[in-house]
Amino acid sequence: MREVWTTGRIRAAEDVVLARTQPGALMRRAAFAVSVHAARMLRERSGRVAGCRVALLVGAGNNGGDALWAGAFLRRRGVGVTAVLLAPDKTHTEGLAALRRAGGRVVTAADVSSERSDGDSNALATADLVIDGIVGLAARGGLRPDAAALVERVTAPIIAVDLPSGVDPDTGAVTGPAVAAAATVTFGAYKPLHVLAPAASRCGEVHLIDIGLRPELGEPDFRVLDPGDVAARLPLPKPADDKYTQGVVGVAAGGSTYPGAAVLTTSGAVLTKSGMVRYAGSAADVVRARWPEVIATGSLSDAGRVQAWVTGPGLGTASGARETVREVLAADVPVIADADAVNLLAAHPDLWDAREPGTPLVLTPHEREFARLAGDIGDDHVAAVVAAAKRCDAVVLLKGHSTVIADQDGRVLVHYTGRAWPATAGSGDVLSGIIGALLAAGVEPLFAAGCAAWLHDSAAAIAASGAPTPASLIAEAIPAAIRALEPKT
Ligand SMILES: NC(=O)C1=CN([C@@H]2O[C@H](COP(=O)(O)OP(=O)(O)OC[C@H]3O[C@@H](n4cnc5c(N)ncnc54)[C@H](O)[C@@H]3O)[C@@H](O)[C@H]2O)[C@@H](O)CC1
Ligand SMILES: Nc1ncnc2c1ncn2[C@@H]1O[C@H](COP(=O)(O)OP(=O)(O)O)[C@@H](O)[C@H]1O
Ligand SMILES: [K+]
Repeated sequence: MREVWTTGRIRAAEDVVLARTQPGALMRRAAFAVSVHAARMLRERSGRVAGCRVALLVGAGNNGGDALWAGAFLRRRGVGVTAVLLAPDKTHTEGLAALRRAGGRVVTAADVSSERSDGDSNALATADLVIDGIVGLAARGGLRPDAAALVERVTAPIIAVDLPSGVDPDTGAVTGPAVAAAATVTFGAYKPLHVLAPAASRCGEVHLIDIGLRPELGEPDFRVLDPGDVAARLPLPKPADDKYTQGVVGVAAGGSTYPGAAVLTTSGAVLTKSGMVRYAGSAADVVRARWPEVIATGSLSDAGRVQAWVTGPGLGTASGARETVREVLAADVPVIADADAVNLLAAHPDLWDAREPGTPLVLTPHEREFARLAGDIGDDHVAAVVAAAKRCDAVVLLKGHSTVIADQDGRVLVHYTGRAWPATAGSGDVLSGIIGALLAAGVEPLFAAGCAAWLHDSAAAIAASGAPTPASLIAEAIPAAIRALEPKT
């Protein structure tokens, strides 16, 4: 499990470690790691390290200090290094001295921005690699105009120190010009921006360097599941199981207007686990035709017992749909409410009264549905989802390029992979079926949602394998996604 801390918590841990280490030791440790990754990138891209040219973009703080020290280390390996100072009067003193001692060149941003074509002003144009030390943990808002103008002139790949400058470290928001890095070297802990869209897609590959903060960090602010976490929670049939004991999934979705939603949601449930899936609704014939193994009935009252209900996709918002959501919420089993079920809950507050207190509920809005349910999402998605989960006394999964999931206790999971194949009509229906299958099997709701987001994205990547894929094929790739995890049977 990858753990993530917000910058305030990281700064507090840094203060403790700084107090017991030699002045500058932490920075040199961080900077050395940057130089190692920079050297590796140079070798990969140009087949050599000595003789390459690196430009450093140096801001006013310690992030610039890291870049300067990294430049000094690279000089020792025969790299030609030029530092471009954005704030010459406030540049990190020891870092600058170290670079000068090592034979690095130093110019100002004004030199580079002028149209001269001497060595100094060409530092960016001739660089094989650029190190972004403009701003780190202290970043607020997009890049300031002078920094943005500098970054605009860069054509070489960029390695970001701690984070790509210009993004918000705690929310991942990108509200103005920002660096897009080929790789990021970060220190002590992953920060929210490394996994939250849109900033995460500007990081490239993120390398975490241990600078001794972990013992001081305490509980993380949120977590990212890895394949092992998902594999450990997947419900696989055991020798003593039969079709009922694994948890029966009920699907109350789709209808005569959207029969496809019924099929896609059911597909997600059928393909995620063994056991049984029931369907209740007016698309019963269509569902039966696609999945003969599903026990399909026309109405909820005939559906039989289930251990979790999935409702919402393609349900519509007419009075019949409202009654379906009401009945499902009253059924005293875990419920996953997606799409129109979210819209109905937002529009008809009385529906919440139908819910059996304490019965797990997972809500899976996209941003527009979230706005109806809980108001404008704002820049801080994690805070908004945590607040909504508390208010709704539910697990809330916000869909998007980063999936943000919170439960009523404030625990948060984030899923980010940098792929966008799931952004296709009906893929959310498949996701809700996967969540339903995991809920019915007894997986804890927060992790049912988290593992489902992971499986869904992995299935989409397998189905797509480099070309767009429709939602039905995402569902069909769920077994391959499970097999790739090699869960223990
Ligand atoms: N505290 C420590 O011991 C360590 C800190 N480290 C480095 O220190 C960094 C934090 O350093 P600082 O707190 O000095 O601050 P930063 O270096 O992050 O910020 C420096 C300055 O950038 C300017 N700035 C803010 N937003 C900007 C924007 N949008 N565009 C352009 N400029 C902007 C501000 O004037 C700010 O004071 C970390 O990110 C990390 O790189 C590492 O050396 C590891 C050790
Ligand atoms: N840009 C994106 N990158 C990655 N995944 C995305 C992106 N946009 C949407 N998704 C995912 O695709 C799915 C879309 O669900 P949803 O919006 O409910 O669509 P539909 O209602 O058509 O099924 C969700 O799992 C969501 O997280
Ligand atoms: K940076």
